[in-house]
Amino acid sequence: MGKDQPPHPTPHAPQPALQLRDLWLRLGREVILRGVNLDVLPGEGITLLGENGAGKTTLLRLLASGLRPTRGEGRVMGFDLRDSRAVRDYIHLMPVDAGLYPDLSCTENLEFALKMHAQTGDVAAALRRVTLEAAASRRVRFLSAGMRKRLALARAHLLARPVTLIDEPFANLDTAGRQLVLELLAELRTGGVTLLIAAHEPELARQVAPRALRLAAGILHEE
Ligand SMILES: Nc1ncnc2c1ncn2[C@@H]1O[C@H](COP(=O)(O)OP(=O)(O)OP(=O)(O)O)[C@@H](O)[C@H]1O
Repeated sequence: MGKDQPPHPTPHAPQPALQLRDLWLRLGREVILRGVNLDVLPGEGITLLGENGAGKTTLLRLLASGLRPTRGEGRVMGFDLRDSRAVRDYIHLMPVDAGLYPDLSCTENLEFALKMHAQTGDVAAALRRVTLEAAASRRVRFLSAGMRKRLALARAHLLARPVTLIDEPFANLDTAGRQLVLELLAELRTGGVTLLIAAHEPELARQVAPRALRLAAGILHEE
């Protein structure tokens, strides 16, 4: 291991799943995060609340190593946030727009996600679980917004990365779809996944991610 690399976590030294220390983030002229501190234990479920524009999506992107902090420190499963390669081995971010490949079919999207993480899984069963079996070979660009959300959830559930970040899981879903989200996310937690959900529906999100945090004016508070 090179001397500039962060130490590998070992079974004898358990790491917090997520840790932020005095983390600041500026995007353009705007300061979005102002000294955020966070400690999340492995397997914990966190609901992230905040008004439109509060910075929830930005914080999720930063944790997924898609944005670099302006100042401060952050670790995911013991790895420095700036070490995006290592962080991405542990994390999955389901973005608000589902983040799917529009010209691939539902099946191909799930197969591709498994391949990217060198994982195997039952794609047909995953599609059945979110009632998309009839659309398995349909290209994502021809799916409704709710169907895309279901497909993205199937992907997050299939991958079950140790840290799973989900941006607005309940948006665009009907009542049955929202119930399905709760079931799939609860199963992830039961399997030991650390879950962070950004949502505008605290009463729903807290059923599977009971610890609530609120982002306001760039600062993260316990609810
Ligand atoms: N690439 C960017 N460059 C500059 N500013 C950005 C960029 N991305 C987001 N922002 C700004 O960051 C702030 C936080 O946006 P963000 O999307 O994180 O909020 P949010 O809490 O997820 O909101 P919502 O509930 O509406 O989804 C907003 O003021 C937004 O304009």
